[in-house]
Amino acid sequence: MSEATVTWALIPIKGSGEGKTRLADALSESEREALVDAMLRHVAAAAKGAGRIARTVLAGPSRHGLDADIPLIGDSGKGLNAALEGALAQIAGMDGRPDRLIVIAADLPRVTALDLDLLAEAPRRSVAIAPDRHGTGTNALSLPLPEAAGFRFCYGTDSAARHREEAERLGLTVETILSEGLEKDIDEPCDLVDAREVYTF
Ligand SMILES: Nc1nc2c(ncn2[C@@H]2O[C@H](COP(=O)(O)OP(=O)(O)OP(=O)(O)O)[C@@H](O)[C@H]2O)c(=O)[nH]1
Ligand SMILES: O=C(O)[C@H](O)COP(=O)(O)O
Repeated sequence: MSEATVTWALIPIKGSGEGKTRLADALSESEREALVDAMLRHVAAAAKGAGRIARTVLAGPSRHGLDADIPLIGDSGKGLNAALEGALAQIAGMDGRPDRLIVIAADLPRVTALDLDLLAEAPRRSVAIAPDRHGTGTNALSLPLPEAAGFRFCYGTDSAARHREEAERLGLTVETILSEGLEKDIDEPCDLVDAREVYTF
């Protein structure tokens, strides 16, 4: 029988009032902030509800009113990839570090605990990638530790393909996880229809 894997979730989030700028033409500033906070609460609740996730950690400049039982790792202010690299280094270096870390975008209003458990169940030497609805962006990444401690995050254009290459560079196999909850991030005004799960317009 294999040993049980300890999995943590890591949710990156921009500072209050800084997120979802591409929705500025569709929502007022206060509506945008309310949506960002509602989506973050939803994703954090899904992570807490996932049977295979032992702990949830936030990476960013502020906790957006989330419970104090979710630790906050600060952000260097140098963008998403730098923020995640810093958080990964900190987590991978901890005593009692997890065996797997799932990085989840905070803008997934339809994600479920079961979706996150699927990411947690990736085989030992495997990186699991959940692409966005276009198949090009990355909405979640499941990294084995310590094997992926040196993972270089490649958020930006074509990040799903670039994250696959990064996993291969580290000699790890790649699994693609497809589910409605993981695919539907909220980037553009046309995506807002999928946000009704957590926010009423
Ligand atoms: N800590 C941290 N999180 C970030 C940073 N940039 C993006 N994120 C988070 O990463 C996730 C994916 O980012 P995007 O989907 O591009 O969201 P966004 O940056 O709020 O959206 P736009 O402003 O419209 O580009 C969201 O949870 C963001 O809050 C950053 O510099 N630091
Ligand atoms: O690489 C990505 O997936 C983006 O940087 C973050 O995703 P977005 O398409 O949700 O902004």
